[in-house]
Amino acid sequence: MTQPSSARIRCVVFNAALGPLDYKVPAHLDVQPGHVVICPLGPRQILGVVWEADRLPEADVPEAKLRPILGVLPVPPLGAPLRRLIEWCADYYLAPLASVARMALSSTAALQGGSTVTEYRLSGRAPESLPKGRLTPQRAQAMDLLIDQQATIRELAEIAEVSQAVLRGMVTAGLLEAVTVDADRAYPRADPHHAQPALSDAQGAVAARLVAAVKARAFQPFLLDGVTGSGKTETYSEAIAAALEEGRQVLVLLPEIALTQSFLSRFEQRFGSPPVSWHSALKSSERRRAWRAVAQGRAQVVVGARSALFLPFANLGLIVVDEAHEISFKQDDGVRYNARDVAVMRARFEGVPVVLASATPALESLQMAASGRYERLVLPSRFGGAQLPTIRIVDLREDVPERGRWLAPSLVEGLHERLGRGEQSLLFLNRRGFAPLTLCRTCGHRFQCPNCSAWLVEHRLSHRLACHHCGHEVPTPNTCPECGEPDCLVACGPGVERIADEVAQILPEARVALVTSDTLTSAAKAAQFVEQAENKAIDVIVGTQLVTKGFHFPDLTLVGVVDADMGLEGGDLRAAERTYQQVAQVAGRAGRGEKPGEVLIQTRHPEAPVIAALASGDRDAFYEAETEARREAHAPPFGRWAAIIVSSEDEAEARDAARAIGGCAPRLPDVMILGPAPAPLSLLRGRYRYRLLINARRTSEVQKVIRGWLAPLRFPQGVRVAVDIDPYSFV
Ligand SMILES: Nc1ncnc2c1ncn2[C@@H]1O[C@H](COP(=O)(O)OP(=O)(O)OP(=O)(O)O)[C@@H](O)[C@H]1O
Ligand SMILES: [Zn+2]
Repeated sequence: MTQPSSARIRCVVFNAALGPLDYKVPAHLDVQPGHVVICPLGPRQILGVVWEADRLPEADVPEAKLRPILGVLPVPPLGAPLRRLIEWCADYYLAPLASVARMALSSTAALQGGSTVTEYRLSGRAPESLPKGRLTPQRAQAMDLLIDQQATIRELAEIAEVSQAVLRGMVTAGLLEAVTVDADRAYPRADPHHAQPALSDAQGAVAARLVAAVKARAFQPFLLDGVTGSGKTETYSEAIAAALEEGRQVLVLLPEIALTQSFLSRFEQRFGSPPVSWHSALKSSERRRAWRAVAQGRAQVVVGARSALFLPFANLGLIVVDEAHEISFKQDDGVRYNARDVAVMRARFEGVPVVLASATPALESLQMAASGRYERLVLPSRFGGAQLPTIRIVDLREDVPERGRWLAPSLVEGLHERLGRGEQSLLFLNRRGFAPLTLCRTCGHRFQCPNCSAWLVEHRLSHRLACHHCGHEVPTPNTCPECGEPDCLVACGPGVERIADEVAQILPEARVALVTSDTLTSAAKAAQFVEQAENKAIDVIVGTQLVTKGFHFPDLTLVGVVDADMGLEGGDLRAAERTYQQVAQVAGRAGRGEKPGEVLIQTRHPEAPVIAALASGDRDAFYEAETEARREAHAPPFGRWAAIIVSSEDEAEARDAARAIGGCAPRLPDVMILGPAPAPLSLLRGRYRYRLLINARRTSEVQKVIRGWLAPLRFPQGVRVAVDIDPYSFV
């Protein structure tokens, strides 16, 4: 008998340079779209996902030349809604289908089948008991750094900062022991009724609407627009409870791992057990366990970073995007997508509601609500009668800080008062390190990154100068590398470390906590900070944007914004909006308990519209003015932006490629093309960068235009051309 023609399948294989490939299915295998299969490719093997053939371009290989697939991996097939999402992302963000599909198969361990994983930990045997007795320095270091750790050899090697070979040697020597872990052990069940709070009337009304949408099992986007401290979490938790009761899964996206910790404990209080978390710092066994539990429908609620959007949920019933305005939902390398927008698309393909929660929604989201495409739900006041804080502008031109200091006398007085009353204060400055620029007093030499067009930032705690773009670091020198003069380096401008120093001088008795991504480096440290702040073991918090959102400390009554003008400098499209959001969010940390809060905003431009709007609390007026400005500029959401970034290690090569692209730019009435020009960050990680900006009318098919424009062009090997649709970063 001849094989039926259905035995021919089309696969998206995991090589971004290859298009879809056709294979045949051996008679003993049953293969459906979504199955992950092993495909032969020349002498090698490659993974692929089986796709509906008619949705992909033809691969015209004659039947007789087809090679059979080698096997089907023991995981459930990727569902049709996820396949449609992958197609949509590839199409919208101009990314190879293979690159997007790969994001859905983000745990290689999960694909392997088998039910156990081998991990290693210190065996507890003392090295002296071993035949050879003494430890090499590397083994000694591993013995130190691996206390209380258990993971694969590869992960332990990273933690211990030694090679895998060293650790394998330690296994043989009996210093490390193998532990067999059940890879699919169940997660504790969440109980929708565990500790259901009594909701306020406003919360109740919003929750009822969300619960109804969950039960309706249909696509419905919501904008949950509630002031800081209004209890958005409590409210959408009712929708989560409803989904759990219906036996369906929930995905909650958070913008930062640092926020996850406090979310996990709140969730546990509400539902009796923690949700499943998903982020880049998970161990491979944890990833595997989570991925499989999601795919098999056993994971009830997943809280994660943006990559969780591509998990293969078996039975999704609800998506929540908390702090939905956050720009960290935008991914700026690899597949450049916006997780907020992709979340809405996933909900659409899955046919479920999606909740975008924020106290300071993005203008794009407000506009979607205004046009009726999103349903807007409002929580207008804080929970439990707490008042929004009063806001005062500190004009730095009149209320001048002492020489060499950054805090104005009125803010200093506020800090004194709070400390006297046993209340907490928070100082916000969105700049890590001690000082953003270091120069030599004698010769004027400025410390610059060798790989990037950026200054090195001094980190005094770690005695280093660091580039915040590429991670390049050098120990802070004692002498100027240019003129050789000793002790001549001057720190210019403030970072949070410098503000913390200043607080220590002003209030020597205060307990100061520095909160940045340099200090909250792990979930444990984040948890420790939250605990200390809650137990009032901290008087003054000095932090970057990491402390602006999510935290709830009832005794925090003063917030000082050290430099409200910083975000407005160099102003891109969203500078004013971003400043508004950051300041409003950090202001929202004040007075969340019974005691009223006060916010002092330091500025040199009290007349700037965004500062005036913050002072008067007139959010609507601010958004209206911004909306009009965007409309005039044909900026999102009224027009579209896209960027083409051309880079190479060779400057001339990058420039020539950018010019070649510019030279064949399409001329269309509804598309305007700017550039090419050197990017503001013209050197990044050793690559020279040029960019073109595309501003298009809402109605134009900008992706199609760019695709047609770039497709015929060929560039030298070293040139990279990246397209950023709806860019957030203009550097
Ligand atoms: N119905 C309720 N019953 C008891 N406590 C509540 C209720 N609603 C809110 N709260 C409490 O009020 C505080 C503020 O709520 P929550 O943190 O959810 O606000 P939010 O809207 O997410 O604020 P933000 O946007 O500032 O993060 C929390 O401590 C929360 O536990
Ligand atoms: Zn750099």
